[in-house]
Amino acid sequence: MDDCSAGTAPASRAPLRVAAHGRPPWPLHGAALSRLIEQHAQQGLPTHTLMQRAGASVARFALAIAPHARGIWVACGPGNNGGDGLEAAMHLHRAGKRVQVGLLGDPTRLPPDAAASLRRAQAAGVPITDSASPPTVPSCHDLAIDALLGVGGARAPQGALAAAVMHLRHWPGTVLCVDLPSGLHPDTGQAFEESGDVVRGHHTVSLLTLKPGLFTGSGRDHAGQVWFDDLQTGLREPPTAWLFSKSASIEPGRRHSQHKGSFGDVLVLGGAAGMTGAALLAGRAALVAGAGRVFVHTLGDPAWPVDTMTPELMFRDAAAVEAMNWAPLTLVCGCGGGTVVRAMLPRALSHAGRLVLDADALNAIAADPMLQSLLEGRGRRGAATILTPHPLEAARLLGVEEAATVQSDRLRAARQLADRYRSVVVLKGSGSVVAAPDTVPSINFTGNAALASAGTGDVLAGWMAGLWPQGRDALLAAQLATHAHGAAADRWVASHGHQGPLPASRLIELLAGYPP
Ligand SMILES: NC(=O)C1=CN([C@@H]2O[C@H](COP(=O)(O)OP(=O)(O)OC[C@H]3O[C@@H](n4cnc5c(N)ncnc54)[C@H](OP(=O)(O)O)[C@@H]3O)[C@@H](O)[C@H]2O)[C@@H](O)CC1
Ligand SMILES: [K+]
Repeated sequence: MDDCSAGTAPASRAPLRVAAHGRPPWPLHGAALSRLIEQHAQQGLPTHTLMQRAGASVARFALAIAPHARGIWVACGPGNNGGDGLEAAMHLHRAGKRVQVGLLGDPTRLPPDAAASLRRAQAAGVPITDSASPPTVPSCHDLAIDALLGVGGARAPQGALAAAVMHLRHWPGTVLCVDLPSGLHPDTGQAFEESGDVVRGHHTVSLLTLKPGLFTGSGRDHAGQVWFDDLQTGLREPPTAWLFSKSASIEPGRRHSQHKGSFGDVLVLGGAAGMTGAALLAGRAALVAGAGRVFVHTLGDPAWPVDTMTPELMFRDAAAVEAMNWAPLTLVCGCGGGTVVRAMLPRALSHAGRLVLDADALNAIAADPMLQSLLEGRGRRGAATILTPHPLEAARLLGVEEAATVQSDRLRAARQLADRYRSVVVLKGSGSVVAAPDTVPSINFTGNAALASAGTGDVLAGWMAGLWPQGRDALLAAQLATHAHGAAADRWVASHGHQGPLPASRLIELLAGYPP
């Protein structure tokens, strides 16, 4: 009979669940900084302590998520990630589990910490093979631990490592990744090569530091729920990026004595012929975000007179818009503006107080060096701009051919855009990156595939423009808007139980209920 006991966990603090609400932003550290932190931590501790803590933490967590697991396969690689796996295997074996280790590395060439963990596991009697395949006994297929590669992953897994990754991808039970899903680049959240395989975990316990690649690119699809254990080091180093998390203290709230003039005027310029809805979505979102007044100028012919669904929106024709003073306004430019929106851009870039540029406006700027120099000059004059490109628009703005170039390192691309155009940048996609000049970027942690739906970008631009003049700077407005936009989609998925497309107008209704 298999042993079905829950076992006992070695003493250790439980990893923290990484969540998007209720605490200050989480610091994220790329591979180079993680190694530096590891070196500092090692200096203050007896030899092998850190890996012992890492392995104990993983084992304890494994017992918590799979208390009744009978068989556990631990796939260990040739470095210290494998050492963490060996250490965890020893604890799980001692807890009475049927553990099988597959060690895919030359045991004589393991780094010293991993070699020590191998000796400890062997001494405890853990069964260890060099097979890339899990045991054939089905009762051993409850839990798999991926300890193949961590921050030392340097290229796409091949040979035996690639075979083990495939077994983990087809694992019928729960998969727990140690530090990172093997095959995932810790800094970018992408596979090392386009065709490179990456483990898909249900959970990832990130050790010592949280890595940016867990939260952007394809990281979210591979890591599952992320947990963090600092291994009781409490070390602080300036981060590579922040994981934005919304704490209540950063929302100013409304004072009793404020009036609609306190909350700013927004002007939406968009909605070319056949695209009126995009401008309406942006205008409605700006209203729901709390803007004092929202004006809309649709660029189609004839101009839109009224939105009977949202009579609060004030429509202005070309002459009226021409006569307005744009300096105190927050302009949203793009939103279905087609090629006609280009004519609005020289004045918007020169005179708008606050400016959100989306979609067609970004494409027009990418194609026109004169508009680019106006945008750059705007930043140098201290006028605030938020750019909200998706990866292809970002590629065009950076003058590179393909969205894949942007996706290969989203943090770098967002920083480059922010520095070049002296603007706040929201690079949309899984794990939207929010960057500003000379500032550590942040990654947004809310949202899901339900947002891959027509018009949700217009809603984001409008919502951002509505939030911005209410006592927030451009960076905070961009961070809060991106967070709220994703959180609304998360509520939608939670209530529907699937990630079917979220209609943009429904998204506005969900945002109206924000904060949750
Ligand atoms: N030391 C400690 O106390 C602590 C360590 N910790 C843990 O250590 C992990 C980092 O360990 P690590 O630096 O040894 O890197 P790791 O990811 O195990 O792999 C490196 C090895 O893999 C190899 N390799 C790379 N790619 C490959 C490929 N595609 N296919 C085949 N081989 C490939 C690479 O070979 P090379 O590139 O040198 O030829 C090298 O041999 C970290 O993520 C965390 O889990 C933490 O728990 C804190 C305590
Ligand atoms: K791993």
